Amino acid sequence: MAPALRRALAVLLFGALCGLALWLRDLYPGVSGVQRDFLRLAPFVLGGVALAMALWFHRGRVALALGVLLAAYGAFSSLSVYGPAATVLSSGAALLVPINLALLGLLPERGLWTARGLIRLGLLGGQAGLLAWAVAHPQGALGELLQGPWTAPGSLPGTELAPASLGAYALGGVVLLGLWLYRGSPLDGGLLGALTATLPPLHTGGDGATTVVFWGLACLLLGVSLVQESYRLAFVDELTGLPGRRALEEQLQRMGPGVVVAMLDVDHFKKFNDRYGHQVGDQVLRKVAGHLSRMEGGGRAFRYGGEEFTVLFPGKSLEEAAEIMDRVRQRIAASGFRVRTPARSGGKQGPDHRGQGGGREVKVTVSVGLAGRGADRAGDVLQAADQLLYRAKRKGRNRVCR
Ligand SMILES: Nc1nc2c(ncn2[C@@H]2O[C@H](COP(=O)(O)OP(=O)(O)OP(=O)(O)O)[C@@H](O)[C@H]2O)c(=O)[nH]1
Repeated sequence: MAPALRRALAVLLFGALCGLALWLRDLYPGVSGVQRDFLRLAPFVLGGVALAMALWFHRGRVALALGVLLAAYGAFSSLSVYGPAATVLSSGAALLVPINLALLGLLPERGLWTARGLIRLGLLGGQAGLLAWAVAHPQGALGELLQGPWTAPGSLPGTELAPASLGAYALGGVVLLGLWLYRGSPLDGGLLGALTATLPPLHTGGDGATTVVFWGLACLLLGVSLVQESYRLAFVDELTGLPGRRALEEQLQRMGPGVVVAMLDVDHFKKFNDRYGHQVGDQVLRKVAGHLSRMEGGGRAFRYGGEEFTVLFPGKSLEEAAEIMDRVRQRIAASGFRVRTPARSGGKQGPDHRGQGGGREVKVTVSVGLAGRGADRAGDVLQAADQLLYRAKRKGRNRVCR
């Protein structure tokens, strides 16, 4: 699925879940007291399940984000009496939630039970401790600060959000939106969705129904993004962004032996790697993958492994697929590849030729084996295409053999 379409679907899903949340919020006043007590637990249950999943999948950032959400929900749902302590608690939580969610979006994944993960956990625990101290001493310096006109709710017309919290939400929203658009990771989308979902209860001043429903939605969104991320890790190749081998095998099972299959291999890739370094080799793979993902004629490209790619052509004849693949081959050979200078490519060069080739235009070519129809099993078509690929190599490379 194209990234733009995936993002559009995610926005639609988010809109539908917000609509559902509003509908549930309107039902809330009609439920009995016992049912309400039960519903108040829903965000803890949803967040707890998502937290267990995050720990199971070693997603430290999501685990910490869920910890932030659950602690903040605990704080907001415990606010029953108004007074200085309640103001300090809600002002502090309304500032810390957007700041921490944005920071967790920016930080690289390091797990939770690692030195860095534990440092992050410690810093969040420290924030919670500081806020608890300010709540216990609302007349202290921090308590007074959190009750000031910039931080306390109710100082802006039309909203219960304080100016500082509004600013933190705007900044956090821009950061997470930028990350989501740039990286396209479901976890960035989940953090952005969670941040957005926590806005309505803060804006309305946290009536019971809005608090329960939207904090529950925030936890749910992080849980869904975890499932999506796990799917992506299993099926999408990290380096090239193309679907990986597991996705190819599933597609082949579904399509059966009638499908035309192309196996493509970058020529002399080892020499290229040895000469310019592994990082430049990776750039070459990304470039070839870029050509394959923009391919006309309905060809679906996969990274088979290493420097090999597979393209499936459902519904195409061998002749049609051969024409398409030959055009792709020519485009790759004609486009050339500019080896970036060591500074731009990160400076990690091949062991024997450090720094060679900076800014130089080099030629990248590919060989292709193409087979289809006539085999008994889809796996046989793949094998036949692989043999034809080696024929293309033997015949001198930079060609399509079928
Ligand atoms: N940079 C980079 N190199 C990789 C990756 N996966 C495999 N390789 C390298 O790809 C090279 C494959 O080399 P060979 O299979 O010998 O083939 P070749 O040099 O492409 O030569 P021909 O196929 O005969 O044209 C090896 O050096 C691997 O280390 C990767 O993800 N990134």
